[in-house]
Amino acid sequence: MALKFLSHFSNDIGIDLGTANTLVYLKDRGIVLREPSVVALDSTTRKVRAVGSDAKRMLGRTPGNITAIRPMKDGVIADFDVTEAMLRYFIRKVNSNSFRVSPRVVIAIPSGITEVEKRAVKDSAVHAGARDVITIPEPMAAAIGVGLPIDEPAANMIVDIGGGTTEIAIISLSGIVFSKSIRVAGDEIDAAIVNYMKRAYNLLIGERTAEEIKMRLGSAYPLDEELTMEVKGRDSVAGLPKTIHITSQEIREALSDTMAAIVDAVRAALERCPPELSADLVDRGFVLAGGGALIRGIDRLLSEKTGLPVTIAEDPLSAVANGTGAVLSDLSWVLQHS
Ligand SMILES: Nc1ncnc2c1ncn2[C@@H]1O[C@H](COP(=O)(O)OP(=O)(O)OP(=O)(O)O)[C@@H](O)[C@H]1O
Repeated sequence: MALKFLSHFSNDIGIDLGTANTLVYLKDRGIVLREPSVVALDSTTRKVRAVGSDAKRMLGRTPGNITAIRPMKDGVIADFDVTEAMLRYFIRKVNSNSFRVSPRVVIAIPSGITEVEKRAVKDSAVHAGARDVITIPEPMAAAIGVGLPIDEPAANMIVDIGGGTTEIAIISLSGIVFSKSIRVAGDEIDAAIVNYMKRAYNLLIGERTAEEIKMRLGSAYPLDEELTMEVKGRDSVAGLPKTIHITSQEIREALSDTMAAIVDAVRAALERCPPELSADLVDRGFVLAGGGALIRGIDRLLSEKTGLPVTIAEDPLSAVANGTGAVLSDLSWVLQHS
């Protein structure tokens, strides 16, 4: 009876602690929070001034007394204290009803992080009010979230192109057979756009503008109808505000090195795949998840370079969070791996 009572009021939480975005999944309700992993701090007192979207709006626009930072940049925890403050803020935001029991939390973390960092994430969640904390590698959560039959004795391959890292994993019988993580993903693409603008037009732009260009024009493969866009920034020579027009062709050219790095990593993973599983992939192909899967034509490029069928997840930005939600509902994956 007591157990039934507890499960009825269960407020278990799944968290995709991403370098670009944090998503929170509430058991029985689905994704209830989706915010950028950004924190604005008072530069002198280090007090948190804003978290999430409010803080992201401040990136590159802060006066001297405020710093907006991304505590998880590059797929590792660059700042433990700030990551903890951010996690606490998000957990409290979705778990505001103080009459509820402390939540059990499943957190998806980049597969490249160290044991020490993993411990730090767990501790942060406990400090933030969690009862039990279970961590799960991001690509495993993504594979579960997109509905791959990971428990079958067959190859399930996922390529998750996030903000800080691209994670590639081949999974069979609910275990990771091979995984590879490279620090080339959305942030590197944004940086390539910033560099291109400077080189080609002497135009200085911030990372938010670069991200907007990527979303509106970014492509990995020639488009049926090429696109154009107006971009504003500061002329690096004259020092004054300036407006230019750019095309999707030139942005594709600017992104070619980063795309090549992602293609190389996927090919390297395929070369390490055991032969029986390679044979499975010929028909099953692989699934793209993460925000980077939304770059136009990236599926076509990867399919052409690997000779395999490539599918884009239905909702690539939610794949990892949905995976944590599935783990919350069926803890058998955890039992097998704890
Ligand atoms: N429509 C789009 N086109 C291209 N890129 C996009 C689009 N939407 C989002 N992105 C990019 O996807 C990235 C964020 O993806 P996602 O939320 O999956 O990453 P994350 O999980 O936070 O990062 P990581 O997996 O490295 O921890 C950002 O770089 C963002 O700019």
